[in-house]
Amino acid sequence: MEAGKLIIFTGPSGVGKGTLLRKLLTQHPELVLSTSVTTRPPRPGEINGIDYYFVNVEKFQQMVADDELLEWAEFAGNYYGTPRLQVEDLISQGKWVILEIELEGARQIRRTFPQALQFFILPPSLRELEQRIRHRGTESEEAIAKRLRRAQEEINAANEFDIQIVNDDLEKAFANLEAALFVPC
Ligand SMILES: Nc1nc2c(ncn2[C@@H]2O[C@H](COP(=O)(O)OP(=O)(O)O)[C@@H](O)[C@H]2O)c(=O)[nH]1
Ligand SMILES: Nc1ncnc2c1ncn2[C@@H]1O[C@H](COP(=O)(O)OP(=O)(O)O)[C@@H](O)[C@H]1O
Repeated sequence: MEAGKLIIFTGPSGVGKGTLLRKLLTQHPELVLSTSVTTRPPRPGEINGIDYYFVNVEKFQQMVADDELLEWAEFAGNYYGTPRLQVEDLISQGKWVILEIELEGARQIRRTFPQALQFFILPPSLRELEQRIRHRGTESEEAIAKRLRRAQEEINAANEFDIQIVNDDLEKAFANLEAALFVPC
Protein backbone atom coordinates (compact mmCIF):
# COMPACT_ATOMS: atom_id res chain seq x y z
CA MET A 1 0.00 0.00 0.00
CA GLU A 2 1.21 3.52 -0.80
CA ALA A 3 2.22 5.58 2.20
CA GLY A 4 -0.25 8.17 3.39
CA LYS A 5 0.60 11.84 3.47
CA LEU A 6 -0.08 14.70 5.84
CA ILE A 7 -0.80 18.06 4.21
CA ILE A 8 -1.01 21.30 6.18
CA PHE A 9 -3.04 24.28 5.05
CA THR A 10 -2.42 27.55 6.87
CA GLY A 11 -3.16 31.20 6.15
CA PRO A 12 -4.98 34.12 7.73
CA SER A 13 -8.68 33.94 8.42
CA GLY A 14 -10.67 34.99 5.35
CA VAL A 15 -7.90 34.28 2.82
CA GLY A 16 -9.97 31.54 1.18
CA LYS A 17 -8.56 28.31 2.68
CA GLY A 18 -12.03 26.81 3.06
CA THR A 19 -13.02 27.86 -0.47
CA LEU A 20 -9.89 26.33 -2.02
CA LEU A 21 -10.26 23.16 0.05
CA ARG A 22 -13.92 22.65 -0.86
CA LYS A 23 -12.96 22.86 -4.52
CA LEU A 24 -10.00 20.53 -4.03
CA LEU A 25 -12.10 17.91 -2.24
CA THR A 26 -14.84 18.06 -4.87
CA GLN A 27 -12.33 17.43 -7.65
CA HIS A 28 -10.18 14.96 -5.70
CA PRO A 29 -12.57 13.01 -3.47
CA GLU A 30 -9.77 10.61 -2.52
CA LEU A 31 -8.30 13.35 -0.29
CA VAL A 32 -9.57 13.56 3.31
CA LEU A 33 -10.02 16.73 5.35
CA SER A 34 -9.50 16.19 9.07
CA THR A 35 -12.37 17.42 11.25
CA SER A 36 -11.08 19.54 14.13
CA VAL A 37 -12.40 19.99 17.64
CA THR A 38 -13.23 23.55 18.71
CA THR A 39 -14.73 25.50 21.58
CA ARG A 40 -15.96 28.17 19.12
CA PRO A 41 -19.77 28.23 18.89
CA PRO A 42 -21.16 26.90 15.59
CA ARG A 43 -21.99 29.45 12.88
CA PRO A 44 -25.44 29.18 11.32
CA GLY A 45 -25.39 26.18 9.00
CA GLU A 46 -22.34 24.53 10.55
CA ILE A 47 -22.89 20.89 11.53
CA ASN A 48 -21.35 19.12 14.51
CA GLY A 49 -19.08 16.32 13.32
CA ILE A 50 -18.84 17.75 9.80
CA ASP A 51 -17.53 21.30 10.04
CA TYR A 52 -16.07 20.78 13.51
CA TYR A 53 -16.68 18.77 16.64
CA PHE A 54 -18.09 21.53 18.84
CA VAL A 55 -17.17 20.98 22.49
CA ASN A 56 -17.03 23.00 25.70
CA VAL A 57 -13.77 24.14 27.30
CA GLU A 58 -13.86 21.36 29.93
CA LYS A 59 -14.15 18.65 27.29
CA PHE A 60 -11.36 20.29 25.22
CA GLN A 61 -9.04 20.44 28.23
CA GLN A 62 -9.78 16.80 29.00
CA MET A 63 -8.82 15.85 25.44
CA VAL A 64 -5.54 17.76 25.85
CA ALA A 65 -4.86 16.07 29.21
CA ASP A 66 -5.58 12.64 27.68
CA ASP A 67 -3.19 13.38 24.77
CA GLU A 68 -6.03 12.94 22.27
CA LEU A 69 -4.95 15.91 20.14
CA LEU A 70 -2.14 15.82 17.61
CA GLU A 71 -1.79 19.58 17.98
CA TRP A 72 -3.90 22.37 19.44
CA ALA A 73 -3.87 26.14 19.81
CA GLU A 74 -5.88 29.11 20.97
CA PHE A 75 -7.08 31.38 18.17
CA ALA A 76 -9.14 34.57 18.56
CA GLY A 77 -10.34 33.52 22.01
CA ASN A 78 -11.26 29.90 21.25
CA TYR A 79 -9.44 26.57 21.30
CA TYR A 80 -8.93 24.42 18.22
CA GLY A 81 -7.30 21.00 17.91
CA THR A 82 -6.78 17.99 15.64
CA PRO A 83 -8.02 14.62 16.92
CA ARG A 84 -4.99 12.34 16.86
CA LEU A 85 -6.58 8.91 16.23
CA GLN A 86 -8.58 9.91 13.18
CA VAL A 87 -5.49 11.31 11.44
CA GLU A 88 -3.13 8.50 12.40
CA ASP A 89 -5.66 5.84 11.27
CA LEU A 90 -6.22 7.50 7.91
CA ILE A 91 -2.51 7.93 7.22
CA SER A 92 -1.83 4.31 8.13
CA GLN A 93 -4.54 3.38 5.58
CA GLY A 94 -2.51 5.23 2.94
CA LYS A 95 -4.78 8.28 2.72
CA TRP A 96 -3.71 11.85 2.05
CA VAL A 97 -5.02 13.82 5.02
CA ILE A 98 -5.37 17.60 5.03
CA LEU A 99 -5.23 19.71 8.19
CA GLU A 100 -6.61 23.24 7.86
CA ILE A 101 -5.02 24.84 10.91
CA GLU A 102 -3.55 28.10 12.17
CA LEU A 103 0.14 28.99 12.54
CA GLU A 104 0.91 27.64 16.03
CA GLY A 105 -0.66 24.28 15.22
CA ALA A 106 1.27 24.11 11.95
CA ARG A 107 4.50 24.74 13.87
CA GLN A 108 3.68 21.89 16.26
CA ILE A 109 3.03 19.53 13.34
CA ARG A 110 6.33 20.58 11.75
CA ARG A 111 8.09 19.29 14.87
CA THR A 112 6.14 16.05 15.21
CA PHE A 113 5.59 15.29 11.47
CA PRO A 114 8.53 16.93 9.66
CA GLN A 115 7.58 15.04 6.50
CA ALA A 116 4.22 16.86 6.25
CA LEU A 117 3.79 19.03 3.15
CA GLN A 118 3.00 22.56 4.27
CA PHE A 119 1.05 25.15 2.30
CA PHE A 120 0.60 28.80 3.27
CA ILE A 121 -2.20 30.69 1.53
CA LEU A 122 -1.58 34.44 1.15
CA PRO A 123 -4.08 37.21 0.38
CA PRO A 124 -3.34 39.66 -2.47
CA SER A 125 -3.36 42.42 0.21
CA LEU A 126 -4.51 43.05 3.78
CA ARG A 127 -7.23 45.32 2.45
CA GLU A 128 -8.63 42.53 0.29
CA LEU A 129 -8.38 40.14 3.24
CA GLU A 130 -10.48 42.46 5.38
CA GLN A 131 -13.05 42.80 2.61
CA ARG A 132 -13.32 39.01 2.28
CA ILE A 133 -13.86 38.50 6.02
CA ARG A 134 -16.48 41.24 6.10
CA HIS A 135 -18.17 40.05 2.93
CA ARG A 136 -18.41 36.49 4.32
CA GLY A 137 -20.59 38.00 7.04
CA THR A 138 -20.07 35.26 9.63
CA GLU A 139 -18.15 37.17 12.29
CA SER A 140 -18.92 39.89 14.84
CA GLU A 141 -16.89 43.14 14.72
CA GLU A 142 -14.89 41.89 17.68
CA ALA A 143 -14.11 38.55 16.01
CA ILE A 144 -13.14 40.33 12.78
CA ALA A 145 -10.79 42.65 14.67
CA LYS A 146 -9.12 39.71 16.45
CA ARG A 147 -8.65 37.85 13.16
CA LEU A 148 -7.17 40.90 11.42
CA ARG A 149 -4.77 41.60 14.29
CA ARG A 150 -3.48 38.05 13.99
CA ALA A 151 -3.36 38.13 10.18
CA GLN A 152 -0.17 40.20 9.83
CA GLU A 153 1.69 37.98 12.29
CA GLU A 154 0.63 34.90 10.35
CA ILE A 155 1.58 36.41 7.00
CA ASN A 156 5.05 37.26 8.37
CA ALA A 157 5.56 33.52 8.93
CA ALA A 158 4.64 32.49 5.37
CA ASN A 159 8.28 31.76 4.47
CA GLU A 160 8.43 29.00 7.09
CA PHE A 161 6.18 26.94 4.82
CA ASP A 162 7.22 24.70 1.89
CA ILE A 163 4.82 26.29 -0.60
CA GLN A 164 3.19 29.74 -0.68
CA ILE A 165 0.13 30.34 -2.82
CA VAL A 166 -1.42 33.77 -3.33
CA ASN A 167 -5.20 33.48 -3.52
CA ASP A 168 -5.87 36.42 -5.82
CA ASP A 169 -7.74 34.90 -8.75
CA LEU A 170 -9.38 31.74 -7.37
CA GLU A 171 -8.88 29.64 -10.53
CA LYS A 172 -5.19 30.55 -10.73
CA ALA A 173 -4.62 29.84 -7.06
CA PHE A 174 -6.40 26.51 -7.43
CA ALA A 175 -4.27 25.54 -10.45
CA ASN A 176 -1.10 26.37 -8.48
CA LEU A 177 -2.34 24.33 -5.56
CA GLU A 178 -3.11 21.31 -7.72
CA ALA A 179 0.26 21.56 -9.47
CA ALA A 180 2.15 21.68 -6.17
CA LEU A 181 0.15 18.83 -4.70
CA PHE A 182 0.12 16.37 -7.57
CA VAL A 183 3.31 16.96 -9.55
CA PRO A 184 6.04 14.81 -8.03
CA CYS A 185 8.79 16.90 -6.49
N1 LIG B 1 -4.25 24.75 15.46
C1 LIG B 1 -5.42 24.50 14.92
N2 LIG B 1 -6.06 25.46 14.23
C2 LIG B 1 -7.27 25.17 13.67
C3 LIG B 1 -7.87 23.90 13.79
N3 LIG B 1 -9.06 23.93 13.14
C4 LIG B 1 -9.19 25.16 12.62
N4 LIG B 1 -8.11 25.92 12.94
C5 LIG B 1 -7.82 27.31 12.55
O1 LIG B 1 -8.49 28.18 13.42
C6 LIG B 1 -8.69 29.43 12.75
C7 LIG B 1 -10.11 29.91 12.95
O2 LIG B 1 -11.01 29.03 12.33
P1 LIG B 1 -12.54 29.40 12.21
O3 LIG B 1 -13.07 29.82 13.55
O4 LIG B 1 -13.25 28.26 11.55
O5 LIG B 1 -12.53 30.74 11.37
P2 LIG B 1 -12.19 31.13 9.86
O6 LIG B 1 -10.80 30.66 9.55
O7 LIG B 1 -12.32 32.60 9.92
O8 LIG B 1 -13.22 30.47 8.99
C8 LIG B 1 -8.34 29.18 11.29
O9 LIG B 1 -7.03 29.71 11.05
C9 LIG B 1 -8.32 27.68 11.17
O10 LIG B 1 -7.40 27.24 10.18
C10 LIG B 1 -7.14 22.90 14.53
O11 LIG B 1 -7.56 21.75 14.66
N5 LIG B 1 -5.96 23.27 15.05
N1 LIG C 1 -9.93 34.17 -4.80
C1 LIG C 1 -10.96 34.76 -4.18
N2 LIG C 1 -11.41 35.94 -4.65
C2 LIG C 1 -12.44 36.58 -4.02
N3 LIG C 1 -13.10 36.10 -2.94
C3 LIG C 1 -12.68 34.93 -2.44
C4 LIG C 1 -11.60 34.19 -3.02
N4 LIG C 1 -11.40 33.07 -2.30
C5 LIG C 1 -12.33 33.10 -1.29
N5 LIG C 1 -13.10 34.20 -1.38
C6 LIG C 1 -14.19 34.61 -0.47
O1 LIG C 1 -13.57 35.09 0.73
C7 LIG C 1 -14.35 34.76 1.88
C8 LIG C 1 -13.47 33.99 2.86
O2 LIG C 1 -13.16 32.71 2.32
P1 LIG C 1 -13.04 31.42 3.24
O3 LIG C 1 -12.81 30.25 2.31
O4 LIG C 1 -14.18 31.34 4.19
O5 LIG C 1 -11.69 31.76 4.05
P2 LIG C 1 -10.92 31.02 5.24
O6 LIG C 1 -11.40 29.58 5.24
O7 LIG C 1 -9.46 31.13 4.90
O8 LIG C 1 -11.26 31.76 6.49
C9 LIG C 1 -15.55 33.95 1.38
O9 LIG C 1 -16.67 34.80 1.30
C10 LIG C 1 -15.10 33.47 -0.01
O10 LIG C 1 -16.20 33.28 -0.88
